[in-house]
Amino acid sequence: MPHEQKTRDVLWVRARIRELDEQGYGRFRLETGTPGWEWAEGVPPFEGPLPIGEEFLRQPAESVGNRTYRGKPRDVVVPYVLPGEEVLVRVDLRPQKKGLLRGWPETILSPHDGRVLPRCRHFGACGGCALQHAAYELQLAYKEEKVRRLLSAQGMRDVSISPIRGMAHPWGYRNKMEFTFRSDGIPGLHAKGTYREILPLSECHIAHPDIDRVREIVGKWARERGLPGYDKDRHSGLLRHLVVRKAFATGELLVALVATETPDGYASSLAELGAELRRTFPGLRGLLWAENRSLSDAVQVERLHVLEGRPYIEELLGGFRYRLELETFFQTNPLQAEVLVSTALAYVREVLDSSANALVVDLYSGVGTFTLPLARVAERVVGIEVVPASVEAARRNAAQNAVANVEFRLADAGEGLQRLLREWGRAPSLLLLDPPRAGAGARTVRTVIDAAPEAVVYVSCNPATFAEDAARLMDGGYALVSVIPVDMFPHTPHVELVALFRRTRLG
Ligand SMILES: C[S@@+](CC[C@H](N)C(=O)[O-])C[C@H]1O[C@@H](n2cnc3c(N)ncnc32)[C@H](O)[C@@H]1O
Repeated sequence: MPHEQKTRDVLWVRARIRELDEQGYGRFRLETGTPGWEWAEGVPPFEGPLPIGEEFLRQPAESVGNRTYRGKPRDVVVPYVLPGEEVLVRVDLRPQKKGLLRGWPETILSPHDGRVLPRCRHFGACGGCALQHAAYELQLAYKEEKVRRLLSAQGMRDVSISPIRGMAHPWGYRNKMEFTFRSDGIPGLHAKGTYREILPLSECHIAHPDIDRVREIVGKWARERGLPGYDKDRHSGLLRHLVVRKAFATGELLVALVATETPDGYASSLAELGAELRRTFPGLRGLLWAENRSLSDAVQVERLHVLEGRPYIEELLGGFRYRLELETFFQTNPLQAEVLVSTALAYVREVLDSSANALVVDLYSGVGTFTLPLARVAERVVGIEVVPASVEAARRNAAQNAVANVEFRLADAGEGLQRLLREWGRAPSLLLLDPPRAGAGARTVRTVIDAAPEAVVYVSCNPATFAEDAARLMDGGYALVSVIPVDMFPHTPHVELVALFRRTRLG
């Protein structure tokens, strides 16, 4: 957003926030004829780092000149506000996507009772959290309401939605972080709304404290030795990413530097880093160096060097042991992953208790987070997953945990399921699916309906696409019995859920 925004593009209005949308932004309707104010000159930058804390609550509005909004009625999207709050909003009158306007909260005139001071000093500037200004109970209520609203929008108004399962201590919950080095060697996170700017961090409260401490130690080490961070415009510099994984149950820690060269020229510096990390973290199991010369911004490994220890850590989840390498997918909030798995398993038990010889399918099985626990309650389980590395990890996890009655197939969910049904010649007793954010989609849901399992347990990380798939399942003869939202990502607008469907007729 340019600093020299024209005065006529900006209007200050008093607004009452109607609701929080799916991204956690406040919304209000700017009606034609709304009175407002404009700036005399020099409109300040539209989105700087947010002045947080009391300053944010009290900052006086310095505006002059009355002006009325003459445009057509539009929804204005405003970050860091809460429903019901009266807010002095600076509105950018240039329409954005979907005809929405963007607003910035200058002063909160009547704070919500649930407004709290954000814990993190980077809140507002960092792209990681969006809801730290709301008390945790309020965040949970918002997420529960979001699930209710999205289901209602698909015509499901009478669904039984249980209270959301939140965290007792909603901080330090992430077991993996990928920091990006700035060209001055400081590891940080992407600034809000941009992939170009990296915010130098001095704290992160959603990462496990050990991970945050590693960030500090590695940042200091890189700066003291003058090791340059990667500059993506020039495609020069050494250090690209710092990836840290922490196993909560075993305490093990894996640290990886992603860089543009081999580690050969940095042996003594790296030995010092290794020694310091070992001194600080008894759980350190591996220090890795990953070469990545590609132009892509993502963490990629062209060649992996194990500088110290081994290239993986082990974690326990649902009573099973998992091996996590640098790139292995794993649930990022391990405490709530336990809740997610046990919630799904409780549904599965409700259905399978009465059936002998249960055949179960786990669609989108990943590394087997649900497949292995399912094997405890079913005769036979087949996981279907499209990413080869995840299938490989899942097979190894099954072997390591001596789970013999599971099989993992590398296939697209819908195609793999069709093939399985042709082989089995009978309907599975139950099908569990945990698709990515895009949902399963019409074709795969049709295959699920044709497979005619007695029940479907749907684990979703996106209630909007879940609601669409749920409507399809209901059209196909399934009843949505109940939904349990689970908070996997406190302080963000994301919400997951587990739902149980039962077949009432053949679709
Ligand atoms: C939300 S994750 C579920 C992971 C799994 N439940 C676990 O915890 O390990 C979705 C998974 O679906 C996989 N996936 C994405 N598209 C797929 C497709 N078309 N067919 C099969 N698997 C797919 C992804 O690779 C990912 O592992």
